[in-house]
Amino acid sequence: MNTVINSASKFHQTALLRTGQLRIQHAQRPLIEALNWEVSAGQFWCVLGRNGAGKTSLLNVVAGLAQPAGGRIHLHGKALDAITPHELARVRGLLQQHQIDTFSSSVIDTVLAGRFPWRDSSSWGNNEQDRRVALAALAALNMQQHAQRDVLHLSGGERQRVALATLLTQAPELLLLDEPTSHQDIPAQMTMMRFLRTLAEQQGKALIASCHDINLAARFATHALLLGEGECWQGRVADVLNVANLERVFGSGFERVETVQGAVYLAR
Ligand SMILES: Nc1ncnc2c1ncn2[C@@H]1O[C@H](COP(=O)(O)OP(=O)(O)OP(=O)(O)O)[C@@H](O)[C@H]1O
Repeated sequence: MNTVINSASKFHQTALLRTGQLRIQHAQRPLIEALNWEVSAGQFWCVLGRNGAGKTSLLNVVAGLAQPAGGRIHLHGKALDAITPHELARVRGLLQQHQIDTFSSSVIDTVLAGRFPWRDSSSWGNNEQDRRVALAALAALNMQQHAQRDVLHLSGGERQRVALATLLTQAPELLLLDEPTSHQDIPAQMTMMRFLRTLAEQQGKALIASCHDINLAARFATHALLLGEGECWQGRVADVLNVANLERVFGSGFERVETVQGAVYLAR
């Protein structure tokens, strides 16, 4: 089943990302089948599903870093495989689940790497405008005071925020985020999700984040894609996240509790 309940964005009527009959599989095991999906500017999608459901695989395929088993992916109406890597880097960016650093680098130099798609010469990293963009990204994530530190010495949560600052510095229209809150403590998770929502609502970015926290998704995302076994549900969060769908996807009981912050879902 592939239930579509999309709402128009206030930013663009046409989809930034469109998939048609998208199929993803690994070693003959189908993960996603016949996914018809549209993501527009101003939308913040959370992708939810059990471990191994295919969330990371989907992000990698949409990013153009892995091949689908079938179907079509278009960005701004153009087939993904017809877009040059340079052009692609200006349209979409990926925050990976894990950051692996193998040598020392300052935080500011690491974040400046995000400017690479926008530079046309070997002066990369020396431009004052680039530094301003990188420092603003660090400030947005409350990391500006760490600009001169070595990335090898950061905590997991700090390193994840530096990676997001690098993505903000890259400034793509579509941000693909693989578990962006996985290393954040509870207050930092709230700050992060609120910030991501702001990117969609106020800057017109399109965001797709894989997420294990149903309640963070329910509270901050505008849309959800729920990946089940051979079926998925998609649409506005309020239409997709409900006890029946969650029980079907996760295979355990859920209770919906109304709070002043909205509905929360408790696993039983
Ligand atoms: N390169 C690969 N080769 C073979 N199988 C793979 C490969 N990458 C992922 N898989 C398998 O595909 C399935 C989906 O993996 P994926 O990482 O996309 O799931 P996920 O939903 O992101 O999981 P999690 O919630 O645990 O992060 C898993 O069973 C995984 O073992």
